[in-house]
Amino acid sequence: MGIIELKNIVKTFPSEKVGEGVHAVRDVSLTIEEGDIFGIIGYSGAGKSTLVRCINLLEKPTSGEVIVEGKNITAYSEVELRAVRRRMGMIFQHFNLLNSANVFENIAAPLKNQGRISGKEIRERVEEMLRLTGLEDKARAYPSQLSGGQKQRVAIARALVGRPRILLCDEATSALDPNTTTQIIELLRSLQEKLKLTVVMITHQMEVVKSICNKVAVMEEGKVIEEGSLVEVFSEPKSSITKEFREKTLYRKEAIALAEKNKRNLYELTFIGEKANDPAIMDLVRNYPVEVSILFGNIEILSGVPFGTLTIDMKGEGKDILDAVAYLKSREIKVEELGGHKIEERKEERREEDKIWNG
Ligand SMILES: Nc1ncnc2c1ncn2[C@@H]1O[C@H](COP(=O)(O)OP(=O)(O)OP(=O)(O)O)[C@@H](O)[C@H]1O
Repeated sequence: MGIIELKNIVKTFPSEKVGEGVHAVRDVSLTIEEGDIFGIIGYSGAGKSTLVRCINLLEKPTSGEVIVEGKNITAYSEVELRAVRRRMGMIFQHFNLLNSANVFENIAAPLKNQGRISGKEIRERVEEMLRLTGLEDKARAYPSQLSGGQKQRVAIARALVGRPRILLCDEATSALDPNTTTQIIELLRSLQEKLKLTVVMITHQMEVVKSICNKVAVMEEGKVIEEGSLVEVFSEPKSSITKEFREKTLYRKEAIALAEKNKRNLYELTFIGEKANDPAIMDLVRNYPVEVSILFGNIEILSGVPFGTLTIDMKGEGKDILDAVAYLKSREIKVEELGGHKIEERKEERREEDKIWNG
């Protein structure tokens, strides 16, 4: 059982313009396991924020169940929910800090609101959070004196000072520049490890998902349309947002255009895990009468798993190229044609060649 289970969540907002209302979330079921850094990605308006706000019941689902740490919290009263929310910190795109309070006071606020915690303990816990988020020298500063990255650090410290088990992040890096985004991601990753957190991250930034998440769900029009480990989703992208990630390299686009123009045989090979270190191309040219030029290669580590792509140009007889592709597939390498001379045409050629060879 996951630490968070969403079962058939539907959220419809009443609307004067749209008679039946706005269907923000349509029948979403997800299981988030303890220790996951779970990314929920999608374009603006896909329903991500609404879905994450259903996890801590800031938004009440129209129907469906929210189960957190084994308890069905869907019908909890506000008082009961307050206790649950203490176990779930949340951070936002625009930080939501109290401008009239300094950093120390901002971080201390949730503990003060709880009551029953001594001044000494509050001080110790806030100091611990200041240290963990690298803000020791900013305790007396006010939000207006901080950069965006520092403000988000304060928000993270405030979200975690109550020692929750779950951290919900709603576009936490969307208002930050790329360098600061990297630093905040690094901080979240180290805090997740040190504090044994489960993190749910909503974002429209693929780079964020790629650099920190171990699992990902893709949302479109209120539905989850793809879900799985990072490697599963990126090795066989289905939705436009995950395909975009694969198309992003400018070089690849140019290579496709060139292949189409010149009817060349370009193939993109994807190597996952140990296969990334396989000498498959060497074996290919040794065993098949094809010429291979490597046009582009890239290797990344996605949640600890090597994920390599190689764009190659293959020259040779139609039959030999088909055999070479079959060979690569037999080595558990994913092979995708990038425009140009299509497999179907090659099959036709092969039939013609077979006729010639076999009479
Ligand atoms: N309180 C609300 N009242 C009415 N409609 C809402 C409300 N909140 C969200 N919506 C609508 O629900 C849909 C999903 O919005 P949501 O904010 O969840 O999407 P999102 O994927 O998080 O996008 P964004 O990143 O732009 O916030 C949108 O059509 C939005 O206009």
